[in-house]
Amino acid sequence: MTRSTLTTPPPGAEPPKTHPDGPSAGGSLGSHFSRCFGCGDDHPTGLHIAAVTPDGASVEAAFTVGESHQGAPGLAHGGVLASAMDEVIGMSIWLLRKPYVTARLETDYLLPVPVGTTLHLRAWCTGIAGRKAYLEAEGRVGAPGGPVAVRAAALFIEVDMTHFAEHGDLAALQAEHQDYEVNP
Ligand SMILES: CCCCCCCCCCCCCC(=O)SCCNC(=O)CCNC(=O)[C@H](O)C(C)(C)COP(=O)(O)OP(=O)(O)OC[C@H]1O[C@@H](n2cnc3c(N)ncnc32)[C@H](O)[C@@H]1OP(=O)(O)O
Repeated sequence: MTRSTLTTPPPGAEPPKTHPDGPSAGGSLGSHFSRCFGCGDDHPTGLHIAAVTPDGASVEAAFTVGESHQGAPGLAHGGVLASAMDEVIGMSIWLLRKPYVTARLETDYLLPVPVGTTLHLRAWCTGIAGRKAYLEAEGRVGAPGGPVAVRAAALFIEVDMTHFAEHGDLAALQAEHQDYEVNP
């Protein structure tokens, strides 16, 4: 991975501490919002990514590139592939059960990805330093051990729930996250 210093854990970064309420090894993560472009069941042209965690710390998912995900004819759009990386990375940090947002996402495109390809995605955290989480992801063609087509490194920043309430759709947030107390 060609990653910058901004997405490389600094000396002293700690390994992530998974939350007891997160899924245990082998469990599925579910969608965080039904209309999310990355994971929402109700998004008509979204990626519909459904992830599992093999070990309680990283996530795995499969995403099949569809007609609505094209850039060049017959090939996946690079922004869509970056979205898939962002989504699985977002899912992997959600294992900590703390809200984080993407601050920086670096993506390497190694192979063209034709429509109809199933990408096997994996994401994991490489370190936590204060509010900063350092994460990586990869997408492999055809099988979990297939050739790597796309790689990403990211910096996510921890926010509190008021971030979503103040900047987003509070009613939609409350409808799907009744377990969170939001005081905008
Ligand atoms: C829905 C409810 C719950 C579910 C949640 C599940 C989510 C799943 C979602 C799945 C979808 C996937 C997820 C999505 O798609 S999330 C959607 C895309 N992301 C966003 O919309 C985020 C927009 N940005 C912001 O809101 C603010 O800029 C944030 C909150 C990130 C920071 O503003 P804030 O005012 O809070 O903090 P700060 O500015 O003091 O910065 C703090 C530190 O961070 C460093 N820094 C900041 N930016 C960068 C940068 N770009 N590169 C390098 N470093 C950066 C900064 O230098 C400082 O470092 P230091 O000086 O302390 O050393």
